[in-house]
Amino acid sequence: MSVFTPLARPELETFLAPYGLGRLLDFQGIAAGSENTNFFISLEQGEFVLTLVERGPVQEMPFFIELLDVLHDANLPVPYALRTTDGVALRELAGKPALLQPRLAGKHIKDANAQHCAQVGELLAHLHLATQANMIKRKTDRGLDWMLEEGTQFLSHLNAEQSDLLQRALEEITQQKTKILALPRANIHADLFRDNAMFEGTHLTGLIDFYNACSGPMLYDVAIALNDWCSDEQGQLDGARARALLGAYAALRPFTAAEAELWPTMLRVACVRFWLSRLIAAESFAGQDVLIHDPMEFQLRLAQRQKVDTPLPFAL
Ligand SMILES: Nc1ncnc2c1ncn2[C@@H]1O[C@H](COP(=O)(O)OP(=O)(O)O)[C@@H](O)[C@H]1O
Ligand SMILES: N[C@@H](CCOP(=O)(O)O)C(=O)O
Repeated sequence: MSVFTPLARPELETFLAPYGLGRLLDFQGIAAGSENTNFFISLEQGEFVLTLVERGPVQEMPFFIELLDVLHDANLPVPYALRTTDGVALRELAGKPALLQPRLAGKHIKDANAQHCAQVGELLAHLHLATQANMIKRKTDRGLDWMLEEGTQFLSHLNAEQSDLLQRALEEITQQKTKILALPRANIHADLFRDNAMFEGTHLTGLIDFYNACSGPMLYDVAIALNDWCSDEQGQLDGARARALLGAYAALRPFTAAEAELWPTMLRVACVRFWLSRLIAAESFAGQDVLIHDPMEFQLRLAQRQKVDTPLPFAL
């Protein structure tokens, strides 16, 4: 399980007191998640999630706090950093940056249908529209240059079939990089997988885990989401789910001609991003008690995306 930093009740009580939310009733480490330590926290005044930031861009916490405030103010269903009675959002616990957020209702779904996908498309468009005009700049640490650098290094760790597939994708990224970076931008979630959305039945109750969020091409966010929400076991896109997600998104933010042209490329780029991060995690955390996602899933998806039969809904 991924509780990297266990906590004892007395230190938690001391940490939670300045929020003025009543006594600590219960707390529980959350096994899901692979980056940070999370706890469900029951206080007299409600249910919360405590996050201790373990890895990644710790110095950029103010960006995440500001972005979630913007999205919360736009009435989007996202967690956000609660303030202590003195107005402090970012705190420290056990030597780690720590945030307390409201706990969103619902649970993750494994088997998505077209109705789930339509809601994901709709919420993703709202997220982009809420930030497009006043985007908060943050360069991702897993962008195209990272893919080219890490991917090139990883080629020698792969078998012939895998390295051909990756090599071809890296060449495409090199060729299309300028065009990709010129696509319309906003703040993007950049990790909208099924395990980062909460549902009650078919109602989407919220998005979590914004620690990959950045400024970037909106189409990249759509491709990341679609690759997870609309793929079958063999990595193939399910047409009905894909059309539902894309149609709901485009109804709020129509795609541009440049986005339609780069769509198949973007689906492949989004596969490379997660294939590589999973390969790296599998090597770095081998044998440790950390949740590791299967890299093969993205190898299959990338292989299937060599041909894309679901075009972007785009009207001239
Ligand atoms: N605000 C929240 N409301 C409800 N559940 C949450 C919230 N934040 C995290 N969780 C739960 O904690 C789990 C791990 O959180 P996540 O942010 O995905 O961790 P990680 O950054 O380590 O991948 C989620 O799968 C979800 O069940
Ligand atoms: N959703 C991702 C995990 C998060 O990506 P990371 O780069 O922050 O580790 C996946 O399923 O691989």
